[in-house]
Amino acid sequence: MNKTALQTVLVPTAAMTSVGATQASDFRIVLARWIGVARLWWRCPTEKRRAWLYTAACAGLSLANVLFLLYISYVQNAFQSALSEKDEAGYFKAVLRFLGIIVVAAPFFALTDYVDSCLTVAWRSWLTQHLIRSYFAGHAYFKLKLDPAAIDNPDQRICDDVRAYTATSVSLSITIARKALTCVAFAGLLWSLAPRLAVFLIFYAVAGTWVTVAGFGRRLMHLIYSVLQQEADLRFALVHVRENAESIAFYSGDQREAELARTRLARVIATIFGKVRWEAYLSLWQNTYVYATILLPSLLLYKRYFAGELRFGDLSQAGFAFHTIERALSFIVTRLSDLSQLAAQTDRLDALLATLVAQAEGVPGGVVRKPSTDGSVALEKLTLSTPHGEMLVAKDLSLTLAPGQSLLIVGASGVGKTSLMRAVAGLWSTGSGTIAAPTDMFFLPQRPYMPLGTLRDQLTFPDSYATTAGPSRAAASSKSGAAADGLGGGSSGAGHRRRSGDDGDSGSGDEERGQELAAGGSRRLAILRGNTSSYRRLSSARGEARPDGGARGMLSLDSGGAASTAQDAELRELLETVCLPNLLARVGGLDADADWAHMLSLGEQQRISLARLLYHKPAVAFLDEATSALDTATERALYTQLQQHCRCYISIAHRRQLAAFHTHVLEATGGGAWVLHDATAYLQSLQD
Ligand SMILES: Nc1ncnc2c1ncn2[C@@H]1O[C@H](COP(=O)(O)OP(=O)(O)OP(=O)(O)O)[C@@H](O)[C@H]1O
Repeated sequence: MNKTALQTVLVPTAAMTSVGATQASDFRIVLARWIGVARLWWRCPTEKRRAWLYTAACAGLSLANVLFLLYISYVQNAFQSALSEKDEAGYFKAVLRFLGIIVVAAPFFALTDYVDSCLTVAWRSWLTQHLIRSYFAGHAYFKLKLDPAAIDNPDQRICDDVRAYTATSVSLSITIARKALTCVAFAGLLWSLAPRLAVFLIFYAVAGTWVTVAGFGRRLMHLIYSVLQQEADLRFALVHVRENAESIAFYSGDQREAELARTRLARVIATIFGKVRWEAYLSLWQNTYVYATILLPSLLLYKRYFAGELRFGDLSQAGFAFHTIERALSFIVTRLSDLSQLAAQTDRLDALLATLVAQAEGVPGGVVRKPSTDGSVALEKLTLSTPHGEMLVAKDLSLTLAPGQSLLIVGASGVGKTSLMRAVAGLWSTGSGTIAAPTDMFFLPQRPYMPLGTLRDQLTFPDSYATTAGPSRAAASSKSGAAADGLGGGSSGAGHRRRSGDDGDSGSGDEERGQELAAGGSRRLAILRGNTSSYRRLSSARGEARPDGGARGMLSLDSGGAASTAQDAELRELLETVCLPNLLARVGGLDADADWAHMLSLGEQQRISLARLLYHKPAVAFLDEATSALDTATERALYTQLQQHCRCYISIAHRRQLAAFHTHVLEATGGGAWVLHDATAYLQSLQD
């Protein structure tokens, strides 16, 4: 998705000027924000027809609902009047009409609920996908982390807040619409029976609403906001432990991590207790308000009834109309908790959208990146700082690396070697100058990344799911891709290179992959092979059930006819190239599925990453301490392969002897200064 398009669909509201978690304290602002977030779906070119169709269906059914209710009140009047007047024929006539209502009403109400639910699910699906696209567009997920104060727990906002926001919005909107129609429908009836009662009711509802909003509204909204934030913080602490389980266990950090989780839990509970206390006060007020109205109709009408001006049925129908309108007008009084919840969720989603817009706009006047036409990497007068300008990484640095050349970046720890790579990748842009580089680049970051999936996925990442395996996967992916297209269109354009050359729509590829992974992998048949017994024991010891019938951990999977594909042969060969000849046999095949980040040693993960690089054959490769965990012999073997397969590469390393595998060396001397050496001369100087 290009930047302008992203901005067009993302900007939720004109009122949205502040970025970050503000406390929604003004109902007008909250309403403007709610409309801003909601209208994204109703204005989306590919979705608006569906959105409006659902809306029209819900509105039509709501209107029919109210007319039903009005009709029922007349039947009830006839029913009760017949009873009080001992009119047997009238009584049975009313009973028959009631039975008729039941026959029509049951399917009608079921249909109403069904359409309401469909609207909720369709809206949630689109909004979640829209946020996911924006979250992955232009590495926004990474940039959000650069300023943790800007937005907390975006994942919770995308999953939980969207779910609750759409469900509560639909339910409250439909309720408000029905209540408004009810007011109109019953106002004439009540006015014709008891005008004084109608006037009194309006004053009563206005006063009750004012007391509720002024006394409870802001405080509850603030408490609900805090609960959402603190619950997300607690969940994040536990996820963090899961992600770093081994390190914590080595440190025996159990106690400290448990304390942190307990502290966060205590904070959530304290806030929840505060919320519960205020909800109890609110409930006390609501009950007083509601019960006070029970006697009112009869108190105001009893004289006319005893004077014979009204029949018993009229009295009861006036009471019914009074209570129906009173419930409609007291909507804010009785649903304040839901409204406060919705306000807090609206605020969180609005802030996330605003931050994503800010990310898409980028920082004006930063480092300029442009594609190079001749395959070279050229830095021109590059001045680079850390994102908030605390440290100068490079000052007026200029250099050109042509195809066929290679560069080793060396320097003290923390001097800014990785930062330079971040700038070339477009992750950092604080500063000035120009970076020209081919679009076909591949980066191996310092910490190897092992995606969720099979061994094949590790080797082909970030290829789309459909291109990495046999026909069943491709079919499933194209199905889910079609579903995704139907739900929103567009793509994030995250920009990862694809070996198959389909990098024009990487966003939808991510969607396909996400949906396919979510489908639980039922497409594959798990056959445990004999040589994977240790992993099998591990899996069964964990005893975690998987949706595809297997167990989490190491699995060997039969890939059917795909076993003999050219890709399989290539991947097997690559594993040998990176000195992992036994891995396939050990894990049980390319389609073995495991928690690779925890199952493989750091050196093995680095070798897998190198195989990934060789598989993609990029024009330029960047390796950030990509062989730091390997022994010298393996490192040298891998660099020899790199020299043969990659025309241009840039490495960062602390082992200066690696200069032997490069044509040039760039040395950081501190304070933003860099010195360029010829590699042979540099090696010579090391020996002197
Ligand atoms: N997101 C960030 N915000 C602010 N400063 C950062 C950020 N990331 C890194 N830094 C700082 O920028 C400096 C350069 O970091 P960088 O990762 O480039 O160092 P390096 O030379 O690669 O170090 P090492 O050899 O230890 O990997 C460090 O002082 C680091 O603390």
